[in-house]
Amino acid sequence: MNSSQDNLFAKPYKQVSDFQFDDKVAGVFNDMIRRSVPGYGQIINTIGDLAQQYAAPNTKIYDLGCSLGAATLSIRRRVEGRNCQIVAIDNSESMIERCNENLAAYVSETPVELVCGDIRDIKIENASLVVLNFTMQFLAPSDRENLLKNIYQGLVPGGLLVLSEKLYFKEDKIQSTLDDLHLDFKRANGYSELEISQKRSSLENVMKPDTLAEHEARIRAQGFEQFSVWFQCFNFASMVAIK
Ligand SMILES: Nc1ncnc2c1ncn2[C@@H]1O[C@H](C[S@+](CC[C@H]([NH3+])C(=O)[O-])CC(=O)[O-])[C@@H](O)[C@H]1O
Ligand SMILES: O=C(O)C(=O)Cc1ccccc1
Repeated sequence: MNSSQDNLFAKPYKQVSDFQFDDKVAGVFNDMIRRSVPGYGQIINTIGDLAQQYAAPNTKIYDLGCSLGAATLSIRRRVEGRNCQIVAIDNSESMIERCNENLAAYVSETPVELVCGDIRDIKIENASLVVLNFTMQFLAPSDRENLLKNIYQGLVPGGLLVLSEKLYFKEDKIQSTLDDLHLDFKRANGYSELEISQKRSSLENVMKPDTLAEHEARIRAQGFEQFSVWFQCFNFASMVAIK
């Protein structure tokens, strides 16, 4: 997978523009997400383990907001021989182009339908697994419930949703403590104070994290039978919900 070093926010900008998944970001994304999201590698591997457990024969698996295809690749290796189809969707053309190259680098009998489109517009059907790995946080808060409704109605009984998100905490000391731990994680991964603060401004209007309680309530309200956090490091978590 392409791995140029992320130095997009290294030089000072007079005005930092809103974060976009454009060609520049796509070109460094693998490095950016690994140095920015604690536990990302483990989450990707575990999505493969969950696919092995949940991918049912003759069903579809959706990777919504697939970026460079890391989750799709992890899933595809673990579901061979089940006549599953993976649908991987992203609305960034640059991501989709690179994702296509990444998928083509490995042989597989499991077809991947790669779609350049908006995850709010597609119909989910006959799904045994739906993955939203750090994607829902980029939707307008008002669009999140509809997306979950669409996912719930498209899952087969017993199907699994994996939802990974950056979290916000209502309790101010918890919020600042976990946020500080995340900043230390970024520093330890070589990001400067300038890179950290400029990226933060760039994300401010674009990424709106919910609290864990908001996620759980919204998921349960759709009818999901069971819900749990299976991973958390600082203010990043991954949840599972079973229909
Ligand atoms: N409405 C939308 N429709 C389609 N795609 C969208 C939309 N909004 C944002 N995206 C896409 O969602 C992805 C979010 S990154 C996912 C990482 C990946 N899941 C991974 O496991 O590596 C997470 C992050 O950058 O923190 C980007 O590629 C956007 O183009
Ligand atoms: O970098 C951050 O501060 C984040 O919150 C995570 C992230 C990772 C990659 C793209 C956008 C946000």
